[in-house]
Amino acid sequence: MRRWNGWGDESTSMELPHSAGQFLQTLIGKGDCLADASLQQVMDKVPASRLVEHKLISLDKEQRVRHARGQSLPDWLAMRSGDIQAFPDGVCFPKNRQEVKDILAYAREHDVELIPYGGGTSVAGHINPKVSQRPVLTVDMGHMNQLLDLDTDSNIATFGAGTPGPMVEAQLRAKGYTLGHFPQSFELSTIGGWVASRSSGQQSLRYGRIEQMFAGGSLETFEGSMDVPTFPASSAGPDLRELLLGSEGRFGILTEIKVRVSKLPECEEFSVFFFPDWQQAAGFCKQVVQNRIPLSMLRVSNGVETQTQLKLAGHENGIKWLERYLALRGCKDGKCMLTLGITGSKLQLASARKQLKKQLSKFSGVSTGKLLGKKWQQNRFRFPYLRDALWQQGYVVDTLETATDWGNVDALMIRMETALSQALADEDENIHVFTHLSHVYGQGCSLYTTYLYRNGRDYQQTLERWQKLKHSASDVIVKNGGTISHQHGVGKDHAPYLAQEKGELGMNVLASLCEHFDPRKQLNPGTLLDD
Ligand SMILES: Cc1cc2nc3c(=O)[nH]c(=O)nc-3n(C[C@H](O)[C@H](O)[C@H](O)COP(=O)(O)OP(=O)(O)OC[C@H]3O[C@@H](n4cnc5c(N)ncnc54)[C@H](O)[C@@H]3O)c2cc1C
Repeated sequence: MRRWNGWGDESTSMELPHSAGQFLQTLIGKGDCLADASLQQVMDKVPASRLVEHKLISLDKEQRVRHARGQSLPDWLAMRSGDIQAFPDGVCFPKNRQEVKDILAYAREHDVELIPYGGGTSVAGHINPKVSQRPVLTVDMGHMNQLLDLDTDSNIATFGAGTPGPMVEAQLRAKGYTLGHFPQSFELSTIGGWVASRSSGQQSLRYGRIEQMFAGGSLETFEGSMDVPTFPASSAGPDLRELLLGSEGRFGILTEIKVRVSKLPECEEFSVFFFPDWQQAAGFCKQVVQNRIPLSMLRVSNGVETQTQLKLAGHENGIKWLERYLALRGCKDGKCMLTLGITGSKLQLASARKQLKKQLSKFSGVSTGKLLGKKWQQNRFRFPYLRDALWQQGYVVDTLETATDWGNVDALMIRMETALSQALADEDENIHVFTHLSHVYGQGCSLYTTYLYRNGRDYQQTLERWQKLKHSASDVIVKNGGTISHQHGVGKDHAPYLAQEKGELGMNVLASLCEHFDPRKQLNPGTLLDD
């Protein structure tokens, strides 16, 4: 069963190794865990629904609690404290396109706000109802979860928009295909959510971001249905796929998604390398991607993230031996860890390895064999479970991400980390901050920064700390050549920063698109645009 107030399935959890707990205590002090509200306590706070009854709508209180918040840090604090400001008045689970149309007609007739909901894994407040005069209905797409068609001539698969990651891959793999989209939220996020929030998966280097995979699909709107056909390419004016990508539920409800899929690769391997410092590791990445060496994933942790990852690995003795070996090979304090994936035929793997070897020696990279890569592969979707383990020790963890050109990567990373490190200086609180670079492009890459801090004395203070941290880093991002989001989308949390990136005319274009599809502002108000 899915956790109602945290990440993932109740049967899965992760422990914080003793050494990692001690490490954090030294850096930011001892944490104190805050008490959690129970599901029953929160259900008792759910007000009576304002919705007119409809056969597709559930008014069940537990469903309304479970759909009230996503997975951002403020969402986490709201669920843990039980202080959830607004609940949807009901939840519906349409099973087909006609039922989605019925819901839109109902919403228009009764002046209801709709929140399209995929897996609810948003980390930017996308699916949270706002306090509103009008009733709010969450439209959970989870029952539209089937592979509807697989065109093996053109390698196009059609899915119901609510299909979650594991069902996308299982249904394709049964036929010898893969989509290759693996965000860390893979376990719960859906194909419609990926399109609506412009997601990027761990192996984007081979398979592309969702925008490269998304070939077309269907959107139901208040103004009618929009079917975007699939073409291998087209010069017929602006591409309407771009309207759906990143639409964040503001224009309508995606019902069917057509994606470009690939035959399952013959082989795939992940390996871990170390470099003496950040300059060498990031330089290696840039070189490899600009030389188009066919890899499926590249991820480089900076010195602090590398040190933290090694602590989090547990196995103190094994890590000690590894560090001794690395020191002998020139990777001492400040060393950086790189995780790399190669996917393809045996021949492609052999060729990639050969090209890599040359670059590795140029940048003083040290191989550690296959074991660490295998471990990464086994745990690739488990790391989010650590948030709970940290919470139990009184620590809060959150992440921020952006993308920028290669010439700006180092400067932006330093500015973001500095802003975060100093954000709670007035409270004398230390922040543990680290970054990795991933999703590499010829032009630049994404920067993914994690920060840990101690709970405040209560939930309110913990939230206020987050607000200071989030604002200071977001401000630095938009003023220093970064995008407000490379992969998490805008939602409500990033909406105040969007104008800086899009400009006045750009914001007006977005507002008029919303107005066109949704003149009465009934679709996910407050998300994407701060209206
Ligand atoms: C632990 C964790 C790890 C993550 N890792 C990644 C990562 O590696 N890469 C990445 O890109 N993101 C990541 N995310 C963010 C999040 O998973 C993505 O934004 C994901 O694409 C959201 O999908 P979802 O189905 O959960 O959508 P939801 O969160 O339910 O919704 C997101 C937005 O899409 C809209 N939407 C959803 N379905 C539809 C539909 N059918 N029609 C119209 N609008 C719709 C919603 O209205 C909302 O605005 C992570 C999140 C968590 C919690």
